[in-house]
Amino acid sequence: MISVEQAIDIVRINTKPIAAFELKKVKDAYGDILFEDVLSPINMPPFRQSAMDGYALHLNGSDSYRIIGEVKAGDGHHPILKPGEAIRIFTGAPVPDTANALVMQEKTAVDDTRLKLKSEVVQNENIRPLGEQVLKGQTALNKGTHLTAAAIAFLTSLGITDIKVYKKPTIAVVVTGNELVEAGQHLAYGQIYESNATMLSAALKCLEYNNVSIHKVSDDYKSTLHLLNQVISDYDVILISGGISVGDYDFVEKALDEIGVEQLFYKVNQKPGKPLFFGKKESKTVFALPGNPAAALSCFYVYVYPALQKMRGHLDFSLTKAKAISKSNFTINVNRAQFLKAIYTNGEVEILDGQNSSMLHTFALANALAYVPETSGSIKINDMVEVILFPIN
Ligand SMILES: Nc1nc2c(c(=O)[nH]1)N[C@H]1C(S)=C(S)[C@@H](COP(=O)(O)OP(=O)(O)OC[C@H]3O[C@@H](n4cnc5c(N)ncnc54)[C@H](O)[C@@H]3O)O[C@H]1N2
Ligand code: MOO
Repeated sequence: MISVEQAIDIVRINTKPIAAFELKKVKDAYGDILFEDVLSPINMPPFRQSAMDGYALHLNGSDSYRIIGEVKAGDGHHPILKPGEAIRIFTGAPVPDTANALVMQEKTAVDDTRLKLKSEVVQNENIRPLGEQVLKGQTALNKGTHLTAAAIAFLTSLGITDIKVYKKPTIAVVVTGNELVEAGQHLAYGQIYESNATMLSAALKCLEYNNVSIHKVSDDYKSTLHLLNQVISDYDVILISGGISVGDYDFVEKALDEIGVEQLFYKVNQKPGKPLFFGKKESKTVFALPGNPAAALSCFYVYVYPALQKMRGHLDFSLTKAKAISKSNFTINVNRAQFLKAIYTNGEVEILDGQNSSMLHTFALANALAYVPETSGSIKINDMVEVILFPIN
């Protein structure tokens, strides 16, 4: 059985950004990823710009200047200042080329057209140089940039309206199990409410996948084979839940093999999530997650999330980790790496009671997984522990 570290490496090596783009309006591209470098069509700022309300000066070494005019934001005129002359100017206004300093009004005294400096003025201070942020033709944002509110605003400030962004991979979720009943329906003895499809769709919604296709299949080989064949031909990424262990009614591995999905790993030395499967068929990526809900979500965070982020073109697809001091004792008596549902606050971590791989309750209270490698033993209060912060909430 491979280790967690090997499994993470195998996922990373076998996923790559999707080679397809779509054209988007910048204003509609929040959360998307740039498919190519974007060059600036203008200098930003497009002119030397005042950063203060005050006076622009043509320095002459003295503290006294003659005020010859005014420029406010939006003005298009361009007064010429001789040494010893000043103009009234306002924040955002274009600074004439002949002005080489700008003083804020609080540091001046004015008597009619005469300006007196109350303190020393440094050359070019309070003047934003032409193209200070980016010059025309330079790269404004690199391929792989995540389009946050700031990135969208920056592109818009350059006058850019249309961009190429990575297409998102299409995703199908398949849940398996005879026992599964939809919430809201009557629960007969032996049945449970289906929650993994809802959980994975919610997690995917956080990653802006709003059109995930959900499928359900009973524990029957032929139906499993048929459905998996269909979704593998129709979608880029297939997330399967359940039916991946070794029971007589676990058909997922056999069906994937029959369909020709190359098994890149099956079973990881971890708790929860031991029977995790990862495979590929040409460009299609398949994760078979354990049916136990907390195991499925743990595997989603640790393996599926980074893979999806990488496929979507994100440059940084790693998980956010921190070191924390344990506030709990926790006995580990199996030789498997552990992902423990935990609450991380300000450098400390509380490992929750109830780590069973079916326990969504504990997961719902947690905000992190404490990671204990397979070589470490039990955890004692004040031990330093690595935590993985939930990438989405
Ligand atoms: N003999 C062995 N038995 C098991 C092993 C093993 O190594 N040898 N591994 C155990 C581990 S660890 C796990 S994890 C589970 C994984 O089993 P499956 O992935 O085949 O999942 P199922 O058996 O289908 O379901 C497990 C559990 O989860 C519930 N479930 C399934 N799907 C859903 C859903 N969509 N929503 C809510 N709950 C779901 C299901 O009812 C079961 O209770 O195997 C162990 N067995
Ligand atoms: O690998 Mo399982 O998730 O421990 O029950």
